[in-house]
Order: sequence, then structure tokens, then C-alpha cells
Amino acid sequence: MASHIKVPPGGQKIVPGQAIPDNPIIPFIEGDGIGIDITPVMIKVIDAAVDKAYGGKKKIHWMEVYAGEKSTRLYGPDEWFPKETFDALKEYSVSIKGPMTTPVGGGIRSLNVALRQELDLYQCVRPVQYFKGVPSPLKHPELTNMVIFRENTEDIYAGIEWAAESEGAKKVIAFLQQEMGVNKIRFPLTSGIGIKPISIEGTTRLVRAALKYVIANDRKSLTIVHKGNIMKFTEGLFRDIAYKVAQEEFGAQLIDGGPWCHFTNPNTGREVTVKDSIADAFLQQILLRPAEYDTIVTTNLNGDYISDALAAQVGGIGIAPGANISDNYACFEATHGTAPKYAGLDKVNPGSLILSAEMMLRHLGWIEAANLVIKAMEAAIGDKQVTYDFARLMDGAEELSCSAFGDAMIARM
Ligand SMILES: NC(=O)C1=CN([C@@H]2O[C@H](COP(=O)(O)OP(=O)(O)OC[C@H]3O[C@@H](n4cnc5c(N)ncnc54)[C@H](OP(=O)(O)O)[C@@H]3O)[C@@H](O)[C@H]2O)C=CC1
Ligand SMILES: O=C(O)CCC(=O)C(=O)O
Ligand SMILES: [Mg+2]
Repeated sequence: MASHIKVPPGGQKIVPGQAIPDNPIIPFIEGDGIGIDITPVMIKVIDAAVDKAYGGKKKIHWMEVYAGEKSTRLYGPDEWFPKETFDALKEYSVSIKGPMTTPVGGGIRSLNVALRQELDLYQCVRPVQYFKGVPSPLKHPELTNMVIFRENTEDIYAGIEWAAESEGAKKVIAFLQQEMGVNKIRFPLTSGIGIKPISIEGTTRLVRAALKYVIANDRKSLTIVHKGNIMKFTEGLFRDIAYKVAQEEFGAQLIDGGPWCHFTNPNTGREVTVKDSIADAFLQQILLRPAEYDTIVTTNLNGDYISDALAAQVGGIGIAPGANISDNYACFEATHGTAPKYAGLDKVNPGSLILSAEMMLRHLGWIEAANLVIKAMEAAIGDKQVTYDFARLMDGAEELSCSAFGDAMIARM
């Protein structure tokens, strides 16, 4: 297969464990739908922040790599995720991507999920913070300040499922009935079947990462969100293992006989509470009592729902960033999808992808540039220079296009 990736001259590879070069090569996937609008704006804003922060001493060398619809146009109709793209994302370690389309029902499986699995990006980290002036349905949106650690490789996202009435579904149902004594499948002839693997290892490494984050960032609590009352051996296992990690690896002590527990942050002396909440109750609690929640650790599907719900509390998924992280690689991406009805209109909010890139700058240790991005975002929103999603809810705002919002940020750096 022909190669379409052009390595930018003058850039250097990021090598895990070594110092970040001043001229790193960062692969990016433009993304489907609104990817064509938001990705160039993100690059322009980040380049401006880096230039302003370091006066030309540091510079990202962007390298386009292809996946999704654009890749099928370049490589061939069935080439949704070419091997050379996976290889580049691994070889260059740190990358950023726009959203990619996943059809509902049939068709290709999620490319986003495939990427997370292929690179074993087991932590999906999604910070949810309020920017002053952003319209929100809450009276006190500033009380919502959470960081979600969503498991990113297991659960029903593993993609182990069989369509209703398929040979596979029939076989699995027969196995369950005949060999496992299952007699509770309500409509065995017409049921689709999905499998939900949740492991001790997968849960342990995620909770460990979340608690390390809590300690490094002096956060006050970790809430384990699960549906363990119903799915005892998957979601319930997740809860039990999370408490076990807190106790065995971080020295947490039971509060009043447990299961809640607490330990002292060794860096700051602050008490950290580790507690749990059942997912349905959690979704009403975050609306009614957001200040009681801080860092969240949860399973894959719960984390997907919680991400969009919490994003709405602070103004919507136009401003909801994220990172997919493993022990070796990091790929940054927004929480939202391809919003197809807005594709190519230069209309949507590029904020989520810009803030995802801001997380990437922090990951590289380029704190000054990251701070400039935040400052510029706050200033543009403060001046009511916003995209349609905020403008429709704000009095006296000027509605800007996607690209004009990027320019408004750059003008305020
Ligand atoms: N990681 C990824 O790549 C993801 C991919 N997807 C995929 O994206 C496709 C579309 O999914 P869908 O369920 O419509 O969800 P989307 O997140 O794409 O869009 C839903 C709605 O959210 C709002 N929205 C999304 N992005 C922005 C933005 N940048 N600025 C302002 N508003 C925004 C819009 O609301 P309004 O209509 O109110 O203006 C939009 O109609 C699917 O194929 C899905 O699988 C979904 C999520 C993540
Ligand atoms: O892969 C997809 O299409 C959707 C993924 C998603 O919603 C998410 O990761 O938040
Ligand atoms: Mg989602």
C-alpha cells in the first residue's frame, strides 16, 4: 500500500522517558464531520500560543496521519484505519485527533474505540471545569469541577456481540441455556447478545492512575461510579477492586467500618476520601450537589454517559476536552463527535479540541503555552465573542464562526 504520511522536516520524535524536544513531531487525525472545521483552528491557536510563550524557541511540527472517511478516500474504500497510521501514532507517542463517525446498528465498528484498544489507551481522562461567562443550565455551574477517569478498553466497548437471529447469537444462547443453566433470556429466539468483560487488572491500573492523579493534583476525593447492585460481577467487581487498590496501594483506612475509606496525601497532608456512588443516583447527585464530587473513576459505558452529562453542566460538549492515555502513548481528543449537520459550515465551537490540545501542552510540560490558551479562551468568552452554541444562550453575545473564534482567542493571548 502506498504511503501518504509525510514526515515534516526539522521535527524530532518524542521518545517516552526522554526529554521533550523543542521541535516535536505531533501526528494529527483531522477527523470526520466537523473535524474539517475544528482541527485547522486548533492547530492555528496552539501554534500561536507556543510562539507567543517561547518566542520561536519551541515549535510543534504537525504531521497529518489518516483515519476515517478521509483515509478511505486516500488509501481505498475499505481502509478506515491504515496500518501506517497506527504505526505512526505509536512511533511518535503523543498525538491528537478529531472525531470519527461510527454508524449505528451495522457497519464498521468504532474507529475511536479501535484506536484506544490498539494502543491500549486505558485511561480516558476528561476534566470538567467551568469557564466564567459560559451559559449553563445550572444556577451555580462554578461548583462543577471534576475530572473523569473512564476505563477505555473493556466493558461492552470490547465489541463482543452477536446480532439477533445470527448463527453466533443462536450458538451463544444455546451454550448459555444448555451448558450454563441460564433460563432467564426472555426472548431467546430474537435476542442480540453482548458481552461485558471487566477485569481485576484493567480496574486496578485505572484506579491506580486516578489515585496518582489525585495525589499529584491535590484533589480531595475519588468517587467510584458503578452499577454494581445489578451487574455484580462486572460493575460490582470494579467497585470492590477500586476500594482494594485504595487500601492496599495507597494505605486507605476504612471510615466507620467502610466501604468508604480515606488516606492522607503524602505530598500535601490533605485528607483524600475514597467513596462510591451507584451510577443512576450519581447522575442526579452531580446536578443537585456537584460540589461533593471531585475525581471520578468509572467503567467505560458509565464514563461515556457521565462525560456528556457533566459537560452539559458547564456549557456543553462544545467545550469538553479529553485525553486517552496509556503507559507509553497519549492521544488527545474532544468528548464530542462529528456533529454531521454542521460539517464544513465553519460554525461549531472548536473549544473542545483546543482544550484537548491544551491538555497535550501540559502533558509535554509546555505549561506557559497551555496557560496562554486558557487565558485566551477565558478572555474571548468574557468579551462575549463566542460560537453559536454559547451565543444562543447568552445575552449580548456576538456569534462568531469557528475560525473567527480561534482568531478571537489569538488576539487575546
Ligand atoms: N470520539 C469520537 O470521535 C466520537 C465520535 N462520535 C460519533 O460522532 C457521530 C455523531 O454523534 P452524535 O451523537 O450526533 O454526537 P455529537 O457529539 O457529534 O453531536 C451532538 C450535538 O452536540 C453538539 N455539538 C457537538 N460538537 C459540538 C461543537 N464542537 N460545538 C458545539 N456543539 C457541538 C451539537 O448540538 P446542537 O445540535 O444542539 O447544536 C450536536 O448536534 C456518531 O457517528 C458518533 O458515533 C461521538 C462521540 C465521540
Ligand atoms: O466511537 C464513537 O463513535 C463514540 C465514542 C464516544 O462517544 C466517546 O468516546 O465519548
Ligand atoms: Mg461519548
